[in-house]
Amino acid sequence: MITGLSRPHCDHTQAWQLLRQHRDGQFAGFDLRRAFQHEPARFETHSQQAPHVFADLSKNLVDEHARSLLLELARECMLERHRDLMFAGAPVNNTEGRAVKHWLLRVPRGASADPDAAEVHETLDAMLDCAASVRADEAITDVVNIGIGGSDLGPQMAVAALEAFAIPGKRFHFVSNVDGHELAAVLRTLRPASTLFLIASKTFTTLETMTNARSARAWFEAEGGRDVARHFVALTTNTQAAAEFGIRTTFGFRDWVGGRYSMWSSIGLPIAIAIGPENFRALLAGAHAMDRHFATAPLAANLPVRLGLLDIWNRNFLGQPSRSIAPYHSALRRLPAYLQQLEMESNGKRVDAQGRPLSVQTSPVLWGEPGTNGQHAYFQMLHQGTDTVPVEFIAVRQAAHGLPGHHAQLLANALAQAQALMQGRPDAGGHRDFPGNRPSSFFILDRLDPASLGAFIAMQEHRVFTSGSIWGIDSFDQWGVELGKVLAQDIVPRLATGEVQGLDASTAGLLARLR
Ligand SMILES: O=P(O)(O)OC[C@H]1O[C@](O)(CO)[C@@H](O)[C@@H]1O
Repeated sequence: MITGLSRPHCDHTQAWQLLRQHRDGQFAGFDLRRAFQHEPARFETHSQQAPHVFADLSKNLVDEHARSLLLELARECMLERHRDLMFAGAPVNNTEGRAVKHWLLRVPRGASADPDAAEVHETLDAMLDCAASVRADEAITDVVNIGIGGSDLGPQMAVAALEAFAIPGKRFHFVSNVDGHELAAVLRTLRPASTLFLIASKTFTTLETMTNARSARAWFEAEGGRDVARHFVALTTNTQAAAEFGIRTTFGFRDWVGGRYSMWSSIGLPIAIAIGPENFRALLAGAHAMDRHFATAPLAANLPVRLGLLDIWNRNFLGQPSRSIAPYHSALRRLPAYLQQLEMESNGKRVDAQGRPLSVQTSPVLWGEPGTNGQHAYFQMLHQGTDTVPVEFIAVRQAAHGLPGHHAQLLANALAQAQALMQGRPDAGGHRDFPGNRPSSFFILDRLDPASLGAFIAMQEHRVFTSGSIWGIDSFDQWGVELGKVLAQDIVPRLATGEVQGLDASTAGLLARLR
């Protein structure tokens, strides 16, 4: 039950049964090559233009009938009602009793009656003023973001993606791991007087971040740094803990922003410093345009909905365990890691929102690397391996560089890989045989700019909402990360003392070798 909304388990619906029957009946033996021959308008019917993003889904192993049954499934599972509850500020994150309002961070000033809208804009203005003054401060050459998970992956992904818009003369570093090698390597390149540390943590309690923040402050003071208050800024919901740490400048946000949905909040400060206030607002505007599309477009022409339903089909009816992300743009190098957290932390659940076991499979494994690099590493498996893995190609029409020849090669490779996966190539010799009929989706952005990146990421968020909603899970909690954290705290003192009592034989044996 979500705030009075009682929804059926997806596999108890009539649409689910019909989808099964269809898969085992008329759909069995589906072949993409034949589908294109028989459906002259397949490209048009299976593609969708949404704000800033064009998606061709026609090379997926899906037919019109499955598509209409999936839409029926969405209706039976009350997807629209659930979506509307999120946009109405209802506590759809029911296991934590929280609203889910990252979309509010992108609503233009004056366009929302939500009670938190005014505060959102106050914080945004203050955060962007700070970004502007750091940009203008030539003494600051290095910005170090210390955060992990959602307090790292979004800003890191976006700063890389928008490197063509980044202010010259400043370097951006992202330190996330508690592994001191990472922080030490960054600190070696810095001077306290020219460094700004951003301590990014929704909770301001995360072990990795607090350990790194304390070490950064100790280094700052030991190296003769003066004025911690000027060189450390906190981005957090826990303003009290930030003050106790000795930080005077804090940009807050509310607990209705999930960590993996937080790059639009003050957690986005490194992005705003890199690309400037105006571009940051364009990022928000692009995401807002996608929010409106998701909130208002009919299900059949709603890109995040179409993607989420295709994910259900691939996972639950075709049994595909993973999805490969292939951004054909080196600036999108952190996108696979970002999407991993978004999808797998949101939908990697085995019980429904009420804690009852699910009898369907949920989040696929996401993985990938920028093209064309992946082609020379694991694409062999995609073309000729035993598993079917849907690949998501992301191509950008206009390059941000002027080197002749490169971009045409890049785009040609993206198109050719999708083509090769689908077409295959028969060969009597066996080893050279490409079976083809392998699925892919193809996304096109006109330019990799703040607005299109914002729209593309918001599309991914809402797609995850869609599949999570059909599965009936709470996509906004992450209880699965807790146990390991607790056990690590039990092990830390044992590494010093060697005490192994109460440990299993494997952990005890490994601990003895690691001391
Ligand atoms: O921003 P925080 O509170 O430091 O949390 C960092 C990350 O840790 C997690 O809670 C998982 O451990 C993520 O959900 C979150 O993005």
